[in-house]
Amino acid sequence: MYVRKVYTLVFLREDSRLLLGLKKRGFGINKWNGFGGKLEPEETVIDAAARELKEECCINAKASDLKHIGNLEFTFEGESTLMDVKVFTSKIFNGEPQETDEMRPRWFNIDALPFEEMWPDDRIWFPYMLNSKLFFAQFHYKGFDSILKYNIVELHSVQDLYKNH
Ligand SMILES: Nc1ncnc2c1[nH]c(=O)n2[C@H]1C[C@H](O)[C@@H](COP(=O)(O)OP(=O)(O)OP(=O)(O)O)O1
Repeated sequence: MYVRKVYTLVFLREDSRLLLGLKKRGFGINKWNGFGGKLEPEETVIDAAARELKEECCINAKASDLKHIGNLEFTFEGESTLMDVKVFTSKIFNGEPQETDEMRPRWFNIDALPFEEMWPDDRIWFPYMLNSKLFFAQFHYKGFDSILKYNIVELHSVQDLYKNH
């Protein structure tokens, strides 16, 4: 039995570019990723997604402009935590990305994403996100670098994102 912890993860898209941030501290340090984190008490997932985006790179996006595109579940050999990551994308936002204590933002062309410096699972599910396909994926890791097994499926409606568990 796993203890589920919910996280948010937001990616902003502008034409053929994707905004990533280099994590400067904590879990995932020195990896490029989207912007997100844990929920605060009583906070909804969508509000947490907008808040983390603002806190980590100073961009404002309305919760209603964030599109829920996928769910990721991460488990780790020998550990009881299940990380339940809700992935959002948006093309509608305000402001210029700015470096914060947590993240150094940078726009990347989607044909030149820095996968060598990202989580290993990203190569597997990014194609779904970049092609606007809804998805559900599960990854079982040994440590933080080695994927022992995974499963990924395309979903066909937003409602399916809420049927996984
Ligand atoms: N394997 C993998 N692939 C893609 N994205 C992620 C992972 N593991 C992850 O944790 N993530 C994402 C999920 C979250 O968006 C962040 C991790 O959040 P974290 O920085 O721990 O949460 P915060 O609430 O911001 O943390 P503190 O502010 O308390 O440091 O990475």
